[in-house]
Amino acid sequence: MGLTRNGKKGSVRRATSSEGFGSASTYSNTSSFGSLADLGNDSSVDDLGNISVVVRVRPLSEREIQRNDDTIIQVVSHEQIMMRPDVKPNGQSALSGAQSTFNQTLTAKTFTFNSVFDQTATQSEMMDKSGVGRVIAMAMEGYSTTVFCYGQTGSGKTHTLTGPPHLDKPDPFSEEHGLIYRAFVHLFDRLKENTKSDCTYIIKASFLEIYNEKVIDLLNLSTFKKPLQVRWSRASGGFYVENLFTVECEEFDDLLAVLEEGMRNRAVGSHGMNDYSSRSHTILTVHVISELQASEEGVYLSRHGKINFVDLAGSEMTKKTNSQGKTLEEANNINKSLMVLGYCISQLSDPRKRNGHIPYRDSKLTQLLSDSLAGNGITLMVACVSPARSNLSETLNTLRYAARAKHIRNKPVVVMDPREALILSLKRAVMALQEENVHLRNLIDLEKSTSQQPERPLTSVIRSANSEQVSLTGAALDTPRLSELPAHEAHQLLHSLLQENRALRKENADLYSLREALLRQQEAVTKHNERLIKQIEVKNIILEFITNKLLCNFTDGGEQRNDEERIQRK
Ligand SMILES: Nc1ncnc2c1ncn2[C@@H]1O[C@H](COP(=O)(O)OP(=O)(O)OP(=O)(O)O)[C@@H](O)[C@H]1O
Repeated sequence: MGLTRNGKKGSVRRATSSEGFGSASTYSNTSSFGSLADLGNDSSVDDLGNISVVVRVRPLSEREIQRNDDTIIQVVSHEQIMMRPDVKPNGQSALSGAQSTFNQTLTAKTFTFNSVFDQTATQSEMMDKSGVGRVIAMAMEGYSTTVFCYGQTGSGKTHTLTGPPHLDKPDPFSEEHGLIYRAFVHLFDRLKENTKSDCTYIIKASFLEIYNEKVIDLLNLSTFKKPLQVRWSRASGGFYVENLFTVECEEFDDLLAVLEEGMRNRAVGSHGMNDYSSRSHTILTVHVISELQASEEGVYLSRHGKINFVDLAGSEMTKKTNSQGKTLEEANNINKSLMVLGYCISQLSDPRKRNGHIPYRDSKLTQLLSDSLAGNGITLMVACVSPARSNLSETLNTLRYAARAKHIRNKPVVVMDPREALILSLKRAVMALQEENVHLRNLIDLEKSTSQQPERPLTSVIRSANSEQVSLTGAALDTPRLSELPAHEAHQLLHSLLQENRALRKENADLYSLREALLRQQEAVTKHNERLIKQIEVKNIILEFITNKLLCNFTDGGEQRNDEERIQRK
């Protein structure tokens, strides 16, 4: 690819492997708090669903340290996080003297997630333990996947996804690279491992932002003036962005160029809580299209997986961020779209409401995330929080949303329409062949019984083959919908059907030749019979002639004897 904009090629550099990304070290827990007994519990341990939720706690910022802000977050285990606003660093109770209305906010709370990362977690630990590897593997299998970062402004979302702001000209071996860069490295490593298989992959990427409810293509500057439209596709049953520029990426560098170009063009501003605050939501989509040769006859299966990397703008209390003018308008739009997102998440997490109306259309963000939240995808939510007491209510809100998101249940499917169609057509062909097979065998049995010929070796061979053959199709027809089958099972089914189809075709061809042979034999026997009948007829005629002759002779002889007797008597 040559990604160009304004005649310039995107700045690219090469990183061929995951060198420099060391293996993860162990988690560490800060245990500056007292006993864990008698704590409120907002969520329970849940089985790993299609939406997994991890939490990352960033370190206290310079501003927070200067303000003497204290830490109210404790990572209890790899899966549990606890808020202890009721205890001050000196061990005193924060409740003493506090107004009773605040007491509820000040009680300790524990939350359980798929993973929890404390302030010391490195970028490489995030990559290795958050589940991004699973997301990439699923995208390569053909699933639609999403990694999105959620949290208040300044909580570390952009840091987690792309790294710190000064990583504009990234060193390929920097420890500070975020999940996106590491995911690219991981993806290309996996693709290289796959070069020996029959599967070929095509990688494409697009990068958009939602700024003040307008969709802008970060790889196409003209859309800054003329934003893109979000449309509903009846065919795919989801929302899509019309005319979004999608770049084919043959190499790692091409994908990196897309990331760098988009990061340069996205809206960033400064406010009281973050010097490099994202003023828009961004969605970087990596499409992983795979083609697998399914049969020697040149049948190809294509699967369309994708990974959406979503960097949400952070919710902000405009009083705290001192937002004014343009920044205030941005903050209002950000808060509004996040409110709609929060509402959709809470509806979807409630089993009584998830099948009702979900207001995706109330914001561009929820329209474009609808598939990740409730559709057929697999989603990893990274909730980012600040450990500071001054951000108590924002952190509590984030953890509550994250806990709700964990209860959402969706149904992942491989996007494989052409394959499904192929499987169905193969099943139909197998059924037709089986019917033909039964019909042929009946015909042969009939012919055999009429010709009364001894069973020939070919018949017995086919007989034994038939009795040993197990029909896969019959079983397959009873299976649940193909779309519900895991990819590898669908693959197996397809291969079995192809095999069974080939075996049936061969068997039917053998049956046809056997039938031909039997017909020929029958014809020969009939001809032979006809010849015999003719011979018998000829012999009958001769016999009749001889008999007549004999009779005549006998009659003539009798008359002669009578005459002689008469003469003798005379
Ligand atoms: N885990 C971390 N380790 C070190 N520094 C961090 C970490 N997380 C965030 N930071 C720093 O905190 C600051 C704010 O982080 P970042 O810009 O990623 O927040 P954000 O959630 O994306 O904010 P916004 O919503 O305003 O865009 C940055 O300077 C970032 O480098």
